[in-house]
Amino acid sequence: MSLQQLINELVRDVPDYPKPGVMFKDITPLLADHDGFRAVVAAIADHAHGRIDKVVGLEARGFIFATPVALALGAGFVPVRKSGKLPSETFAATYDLEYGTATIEVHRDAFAPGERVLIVDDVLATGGTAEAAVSLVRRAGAEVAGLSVLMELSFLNGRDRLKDLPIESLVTV
Ligand SMILES: O=P(O)(O)OC[C@H]1O[C@H](OP(=O)(O)OP(=O)(O)O)[C@H](O)[C@@H]1O
Ligand SMILES: Nc1ncnc2[nH]cnc12
Repeated sequence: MSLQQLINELVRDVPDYPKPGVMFKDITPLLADHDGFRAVVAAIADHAHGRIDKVVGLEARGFIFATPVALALGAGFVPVRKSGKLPSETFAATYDLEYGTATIEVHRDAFAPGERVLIVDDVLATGGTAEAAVSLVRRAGAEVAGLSVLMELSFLNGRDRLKDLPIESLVTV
C-alpha cells in the first residue's frame, strides 16, 4: 500500500465538526497506528530540503508531528502556541481559519538570526494558520525554509496565500 493510501485509510472524516459544513480530518486513528505514524514522520523528514536548524510545530496537532521530525533531522523544536501560553516575551499574530479565528505566538528569542526553519502541521486548509506562523518566524529573525503538512485541503486554496514558500503535503484532497 502506498503512503497516500495508508494516510487516506487512517485519517477519519467526521462531517459537520466542529460546525455544520466542515468535513473534519481526524488524525487520531493514524496516531494510534505505529507503522502509519512512523511512516508519516519519516516522509516529512525525508522531504526537508537543505539544512534545517529548527522545526516549528503549530499547537496542538502540529506538535505531534513536528517533535519527532525535529529529532529525525537533528534540529531543535520550537513551539508556536495559542495566545497566553508562552511565558516569556512573544510576537503574536491573529488570523482566520476554516472554522474560527485565533491568535498564535512565538517567543521573541526562539531563533538565532538567520536560522533555517521548517514549519510542520497536520492540515493545511485555508492557510490562515500557516501564513500567521510564517510571519511570526520571520519577525523573530529566522528564515522559513518550507512548510510540511500531512494533508492539504486543496479546495480551500491555502497554497495561494503562501506564495514563494516551498510546501510539501503527503496527501492532497
Ligand atoms: O489552514 P487553516 O484554515 O488555518 O487550518 C489549519 C489549522 O487548523 C487546525 O488547527 P486548530 O486551530 O483547529 O488547532 P488544534 O491543532 O489545537 O486542534 C490544524 O491543526 C491547522 O493548524
Ligand atoms: N477540515 C479540517 N479538518 C481538520 N483540521 C482542520 N483545520 C482546518 N480545517 C480542518
